[in-house]
Amino acid sequence: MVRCGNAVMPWAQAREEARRLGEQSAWAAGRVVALEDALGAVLARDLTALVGVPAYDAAAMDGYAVAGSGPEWSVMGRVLAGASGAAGAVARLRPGQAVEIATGAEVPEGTDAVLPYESVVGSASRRVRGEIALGKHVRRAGEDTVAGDSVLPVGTVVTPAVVGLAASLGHDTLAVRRPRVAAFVTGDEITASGRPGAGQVRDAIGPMLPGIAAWAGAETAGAPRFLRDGFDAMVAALRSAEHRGRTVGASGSRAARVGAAPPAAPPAEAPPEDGTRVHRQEAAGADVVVVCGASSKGPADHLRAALAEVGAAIVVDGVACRPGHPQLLARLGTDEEPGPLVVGLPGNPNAALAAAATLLMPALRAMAGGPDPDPVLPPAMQVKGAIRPHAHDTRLVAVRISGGQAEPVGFDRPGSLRGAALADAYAVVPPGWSGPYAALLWLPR
Ligand SMILES: Nc1nc2c(c(=O)[nH]1)N[C@H]1C(S)=C(S)[C@@H](COP(=O)(O)OP(=O)(O)OC[C@H]3O[C@@H](n4cnc5c(N)ncnc54)[C@H](O)[C@@H]3O)O[C@H]1N2
Ligand code: MOO
Repeated sequence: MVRCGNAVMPWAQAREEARRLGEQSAWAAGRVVALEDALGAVLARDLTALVGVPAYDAAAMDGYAVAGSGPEWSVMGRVLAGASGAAGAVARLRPGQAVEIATGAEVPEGTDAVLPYESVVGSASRRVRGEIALGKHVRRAGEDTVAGDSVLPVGTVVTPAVVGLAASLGHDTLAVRRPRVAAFVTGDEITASGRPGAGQVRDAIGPMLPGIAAWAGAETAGAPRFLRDGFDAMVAALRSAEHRGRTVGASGSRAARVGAAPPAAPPAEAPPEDGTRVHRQEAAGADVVVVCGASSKGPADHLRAALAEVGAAIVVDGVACRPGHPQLLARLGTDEEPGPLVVGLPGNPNAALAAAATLLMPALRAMAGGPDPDPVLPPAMQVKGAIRPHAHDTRLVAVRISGGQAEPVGFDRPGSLRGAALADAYAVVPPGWSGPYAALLWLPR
């Protein structure tokens, strides 16, 4: 990528651009997911009660459901929670009557209070005595929540309590913001598995993407698609990803889109309705398309030309950072019908990770609607040892945090993930930096 230092975008500005574009594109990142998959995401729409809480008039204590003010009642039977309910045993109490009842069980019609066992002052065969306050220890249907109530607003972070609440309100799924990432891995030399043969290189970027996506509140849809080098293959791949607004049926782990303003374009193929996990990545319907490699200016690097061919808007074209400077950010589609974002990651794996931290993660996190998990903090961490800054570019240096200091781990050339695998964070070293304090960018865990 032949660019002079000041033609590319400064690193911090590139991160901001990515966040801004992610926020703009967030409308379509809503999906319906199984309750257990929603944790940590934010609600894409208000949570409403499908049932009231309590759903029926229920005993709040173990004891006797009683009708009338007493102080003595005839015991007509026994009702346990989950049994056939009050209707099965004694549908209706008349004044002076009672049923023995378990906490949570539906009380018979006519119940005025529950007399807890501890408040029973005397009992003979099929009779109980005690003092009650009318209405006491009966949870009335809907007294907490009425069916149809809106209980949590859009944007709420899904915590364990939110998951539990949703379950108690009758939901099996939740609409959350969960951007989906599809990936194209380019390069004739790239192999997907096993030991690479002569002249081959094992894909090291595709396997990082699910973890990177999850760290940013997103998901990948199965394995990446491998592309042969070539302009036509790249154009065809981008075209297959152009349409974003597909809605699929909610079933199992399959997420259904719940965007507010989906573009009109129909999907090219019908989604499977069998509820199985999608193993092959489907670029159509993705919110972000990651292209690995082909970002530079070599004879096989067709990404920019292909983006121009499909009419994409390139927002960031090169970033003043090392490693990772040929990275780019673009948007497919048009202003009227916006398509997915495209993030071009350099082929060198550590450059790809640095670029993901620069453009991909901020964009995904903004789409996901949560706080930036990785805000660029003020330069607060002291760097142990010497780091040489770059003259024009921000350096991202793999560091381990120990003893309150950031210690470079080495092995962090563009082609090597060994340093990043040993590290906790990248130290952000701006051009001309003289130390000793640096900001940190946490690596996905
Ligand atoms: N004339 C110039 N050449 C290069 C420049 C430049 O500014 N001018 N920049 C260099 C930098 S920096 C990087 S980074 C790379 C980026 O290259 P590409 O994104 O075009 O990627 P490739 O050329 O396809 O591959 C580069 C390198 O990475 C290996 N690779 C590719 N994909 C993967 C993968 N999925 N997993 C593991 N390794 C991968 C590939 O085999 C190459 O060794 O450009 C420089 N050149
Ligand atoms: O993006 Mo390249 O170093 O910066 O390998």
